[in-house]
Amino acid sequence: MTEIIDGEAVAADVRDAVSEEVSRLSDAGVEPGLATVLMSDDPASETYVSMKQRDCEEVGIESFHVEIDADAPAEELYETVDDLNERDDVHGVLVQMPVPDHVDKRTVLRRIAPEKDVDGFHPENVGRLVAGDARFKPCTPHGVQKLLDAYDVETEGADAVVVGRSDIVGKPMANLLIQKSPTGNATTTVCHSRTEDLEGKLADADIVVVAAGIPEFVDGSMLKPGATVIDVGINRVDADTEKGYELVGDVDYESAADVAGAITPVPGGVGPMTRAMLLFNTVRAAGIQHDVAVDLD
Ligand SMILES: NC(=O)C1=CN([C@@H]2O[C@H](COP(=O)(O)OP(=O)(O)OC[C@H]3O[C@@H](n4cnc5c(N)ncnc54)[C@H](OP(=O)(O)O)[C@@H]3O)[C@@H](O)[C@H]2O)C=CC1
Ligand SMILES: Nc1nc(=O)c2c([nH]1)NC[C@@H]1CN(c3ccc(C(=O)N[C@@H](CCC(=O)O)C(=O)O)cc3)C=[N+]21
Repeated sequence: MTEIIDGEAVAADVRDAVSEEVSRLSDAGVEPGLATVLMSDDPASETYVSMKQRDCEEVGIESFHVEIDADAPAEELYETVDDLNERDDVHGVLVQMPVPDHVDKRTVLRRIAPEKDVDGFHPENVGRLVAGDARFKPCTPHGVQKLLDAYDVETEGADAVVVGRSDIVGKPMANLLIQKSPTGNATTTVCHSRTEDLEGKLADADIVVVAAGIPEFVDGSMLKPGATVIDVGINRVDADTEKGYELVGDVDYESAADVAGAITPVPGGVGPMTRAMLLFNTVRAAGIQHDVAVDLD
């Protein structure tokens, strides 16, 4: 029987743990706060940001939101980040990606104070992750790691394939999988658009994480029977639904579920975990900034 990995359920557990730590911080006089910044008219980005605000409310994190016109000068975004870095009531700063083309993404990521960088995208935090001394693990890979742990998927000694090498998913995912720790220790192959023999790599993989941004890119015929399949992809494809689209992953769910040992659905798989780990990082950030111990790992 294929196990369906329930991201909503695991995310709810993470939120419960976060809520408890929010109360403890509050007892110590600290009210954790997260600021989201949106510089985009993209409807998907708007949806994600409003979901993040709702999540904050649920666990008792104060949320602040700044919206910047997509055609405003880049300086406006940089200065907004500077202001949020200065505020004592803001412990985490997240600039929703992608930013418009006239904004330099690297400048944005470097401008966020590393101790408020709850996405974990600042070079200092990337460096710490790679060095095995992570402060903020990037939310999506961290969420995947939690899912694997919650479902007792053995990473130690496993052959893992990550499809995609983006800075926000593929690269940090591979880094976590190779880490010398019980939740790592996988032998990890990272595939991308120049990979010659993706099928050959996938055929041997015990754990497959797909983050390619291509709807239903990986199907069941490419998988090793019993493999654990983590579908990070979220694609809006036109469909005759109320919203005019439906969400599909980067994995062809039907055929993959026939072959896999365990699989994440879309929606309800990795997405809710990404949001839960953002709350987790925000509480950690508040703890670090106020020197209060936070019991989350
Ligand atoms: N569930 C969640 O919480 C999140 C979901 N997402 C979703 O995950 C997906 C990936 O996001 P992201 O990492 O930001 O995407 P990017 O577009 O930044 O990266 C896609 C990666 O896939 C690789 N790729 C593209 N085509 C192929 C191919 N034919 N074979 C192998 N690899 C290929 C690219 O290779 P190359 O580097 O050579 O171009 C690139 O490394 C998207 O669907 C996104 O919406 C993203 C973040 C969070
Ligand atoms: N600075 C930054 N940090 C990010 O973490 C970040 C980002 N920019 N830009 C875009 C990607 C994408 N991302 C998602 C988060 C949650 C869901 C999510 O909750 N998905 C729900 C469904 C959502 C829906 O209904 O549309 C699910 O899969 O069940 C999806 C995608 C975070 N990202």
